[in-house]
Amino acid sequence: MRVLVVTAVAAEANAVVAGLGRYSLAGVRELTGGYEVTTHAQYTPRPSSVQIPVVDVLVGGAGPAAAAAATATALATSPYDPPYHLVLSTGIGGGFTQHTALGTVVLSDEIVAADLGADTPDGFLPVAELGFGRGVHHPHPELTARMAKLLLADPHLHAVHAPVLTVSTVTGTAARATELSARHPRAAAEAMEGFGVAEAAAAHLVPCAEIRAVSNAIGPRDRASWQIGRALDALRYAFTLLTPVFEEPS
Ligand SMILES: O=C(O)c1cccc(C(=O)CC[C@H]2O[C@@H](n3cnc4c(=O)[nH]cnc43)[C@H](O)[C@@H]2O)c1
Repeated sequence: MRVLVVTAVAAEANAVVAGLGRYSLAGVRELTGGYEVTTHAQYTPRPSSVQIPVVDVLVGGAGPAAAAAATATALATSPYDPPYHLVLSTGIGGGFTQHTALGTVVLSDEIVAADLGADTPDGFLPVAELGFGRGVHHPHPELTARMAKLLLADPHLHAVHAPVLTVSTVTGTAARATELSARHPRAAAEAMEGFGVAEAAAAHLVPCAEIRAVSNAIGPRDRASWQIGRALDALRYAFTLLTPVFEEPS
């Protein structure tokens, strides 16, 4: 399988690469805009008819627009057809604490553009209800079922399979956290890139999913309580568990 993993920052990409274990750096592809894709491949001897699993990692920047632009560029310039078999948006994220303790890994069952729409006197109207676009991506059911099986069954990881929200503004007040929880009662995490990555993947007909390791609770900002190291370690560990999926024939 060829997989593209998109993170916002280098620390997240480093955690992913550390989790890939016996995959080694096999090349760097420069994109426009200063982005680069690093290719990691697993060269266990295998018959020539069997594809080498490849995981490309892209630091795409923060926010849905940067993530969409970087992902679309990587997809459009891939030397392969199809460009990838799977795109994963990943990194740290804010947790809806009723579902998610710090260090929890959330695998998306929906990727939701939670602030894409219109504010009205009667509340928020999602973009789909306005009639000009989509606000939810549903990750590929079979691929996510395989990933969920590996992540949720592991005794050393706390993982959940739930919606992940994409926001352009980090939720920093109790009122906003309450509003988002009411609109998305099953949501387990929010981050700032997933929907942008999913839009780019959909434009290229490539399945997409999102994986977030919870570093902080959403709501009033308390930077001292963020556990970024713990979240990055959970992310690294999650990628050690996912390698069998990458090694399946595409
Ligand atoms: O300061 C560091 O060491 C550090 C290490 C890894 C990542 C970061 C980031 O700032 C990542 C930014 C990225 O994280 C997502 N994020 C994290 N918490 C939230 C949240 O509560 N609400 C929304 N997004 C969150 C987001 O995707 C950012 O792009 C720093």
